[in-house]
Amino acid sequence: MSAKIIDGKAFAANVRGKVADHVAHLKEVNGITPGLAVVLVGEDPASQVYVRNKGKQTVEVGMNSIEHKLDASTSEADLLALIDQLNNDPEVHGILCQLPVPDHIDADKVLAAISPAKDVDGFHISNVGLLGTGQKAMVPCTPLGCLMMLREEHGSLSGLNAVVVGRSNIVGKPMAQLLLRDSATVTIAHSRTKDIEEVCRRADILVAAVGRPEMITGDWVKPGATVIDVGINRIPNGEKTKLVGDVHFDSAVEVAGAITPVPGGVGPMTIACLLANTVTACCRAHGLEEPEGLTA
Ligand SMILES: Nc1nc(=O)c2c([nH]1)NC[C@@H]1CN(c3ccc(C(=O)N[C@@H](CCC(=O)O)C(=O)O)cc3)C=[N+]21
Repeated sequence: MSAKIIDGKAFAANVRGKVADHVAHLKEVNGITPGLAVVLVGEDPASQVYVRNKGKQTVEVGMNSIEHKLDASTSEADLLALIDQLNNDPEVHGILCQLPVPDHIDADKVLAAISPAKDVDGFHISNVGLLGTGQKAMVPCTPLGCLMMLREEHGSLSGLNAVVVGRSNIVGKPMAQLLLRDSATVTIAHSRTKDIEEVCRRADILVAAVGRPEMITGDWVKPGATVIDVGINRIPNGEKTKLVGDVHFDSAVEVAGAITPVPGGVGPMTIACLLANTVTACCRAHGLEEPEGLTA
């Protein structure tokens, strides 16, 4: 039996529709247009593609997109000054500084400089702490998108065995927090985990976020499990290249109950959740009711 393939593109379009509805409502009733500022330092080609997509989709849902493209040689002080300016701009409700930043800039310092209320990435330590203690936080976009798909697939996650492979600050750790908050039994597996295949085979929910192309094969998957593939890896394919996840799709699809593809799975949901977080931040900034179904 072949798994159900979770259509992240369609799911993301649905989320963007809800965001657009709420944006229209904010404009009509409150005269407010949410604004998202994206800061890109340097010319990394993959980053440029993401930033362009983000800007395009921001405008499509009716929000203002403010883009700042800075030279790779921009000093840390100049970047921090820009963030300060955006923090103090009432038209800007969300700020995202695209990672990675060049080596001469301390990413932790940059993340700490973004006002927690405008931190639509959810990377500021205040938001990390709020999430970890079960309080109202800005939640990182990729784990939020994964959670939305899992809730749709399972309804309740209560009591399910969830294994997150990968312990990054931007995906693995916040994903584990969200699953725990939904009462799953959560294991974080990583490069030092003993018998990692065996650990994965116990998972009703398997989230792969390691950044290693096709590492997780079908024999690591419990029959019927839901597999969420966060990986986006570009690998050689003959003369060209192709995108693959951290999961070996062709073998996993034969075992899983449901699985996200790459591309077309988690990636589109990440951007949709960024838009959702921007609306949420805007509503919180103005003391207005938050949109339903767009937050954790
Ligand atoms: N501060 C910060 N926040 C981020 O959220 C952030 C970041 N920095 N740096 C880079 C990564 C990467 N990222 C992606 C988002 C969407 C797709 C996406 O939509 N991918 C499509 C197509 C990919 C393609 O064709 O190249 C898909 O998976 O179907 C991919 C990657 C957000 N990131």
